[in-house]
Amino acid sequence: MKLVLATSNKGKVREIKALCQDYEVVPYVELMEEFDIVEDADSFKDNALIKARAVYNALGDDDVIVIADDSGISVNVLDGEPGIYSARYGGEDATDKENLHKLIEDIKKKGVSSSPAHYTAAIAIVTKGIERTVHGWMYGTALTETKGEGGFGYDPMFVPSGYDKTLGELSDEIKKKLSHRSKALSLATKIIKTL
Ligand SMILES: O=c1[nH]c(=O)c2ncn([C@@H]3O[C@H](COP(=O)(O)OP(=O)(O)OP(=O)(O)O)[C@@H](O)[C@H]3O)c2[nH]1
Ligand SMILES: [Mg+2]
Repeated sequence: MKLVLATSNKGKVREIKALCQDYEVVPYVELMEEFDIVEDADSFKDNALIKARAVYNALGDDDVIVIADDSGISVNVLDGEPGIYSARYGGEDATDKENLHKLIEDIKKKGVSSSPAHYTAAIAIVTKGIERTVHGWMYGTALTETKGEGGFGYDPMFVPSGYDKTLGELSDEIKKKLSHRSKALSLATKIIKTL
């Protein structure tokens, strides 16, 4: 079965392909020109739905199944920031590196060298007459330094609970077992099987 992925984030595409090997996962940018989607809702869930609906409507093919991922990191010492604003924490067009360094500086400003934190992923599934959403979480610690080059985004500063290395240092296989995205996707595939 073909799943169209409503994302232009290459890190997500790589992870979702690895997590959904029973499906043909096609990023929508391989089917049409990339377009801007305004993610202006106030929750991961509603932003995921905005993205999945936008791509479903743009494709104009009733039978296609579109999935979208809206995700981010929430840091306790920052009262849950950046949360749904994780992709633009360092500014509207900030790179992953700029976002990560702003987060490190903001945690340092609180006078601590680390903080409990968690990632959230909301996955939306949209197809003919059906809209569903599921969530997954990964808890751990946000550091004020980076270690390793693996993963993407904030991974080099995030140590998952039960580990003493960052996701930048841990293998893709370990992230696959632990991640917010893998937990949400395992719920999503249960729903997709019933469609
Ligand atoms: O280190 C990370 N490991 C992860 O596993 C992860 N999951 C999400 N994020 C960060 O959260 C924001 C998502 O924002 P987001 O859902 O709007 O996605 P995006 O704008 O990059 O692409 P799109 O899917 O919207 O096209 C971005 O800053 C990501 O770096 C992660 N960072
Ligand atoms: Mg986005």
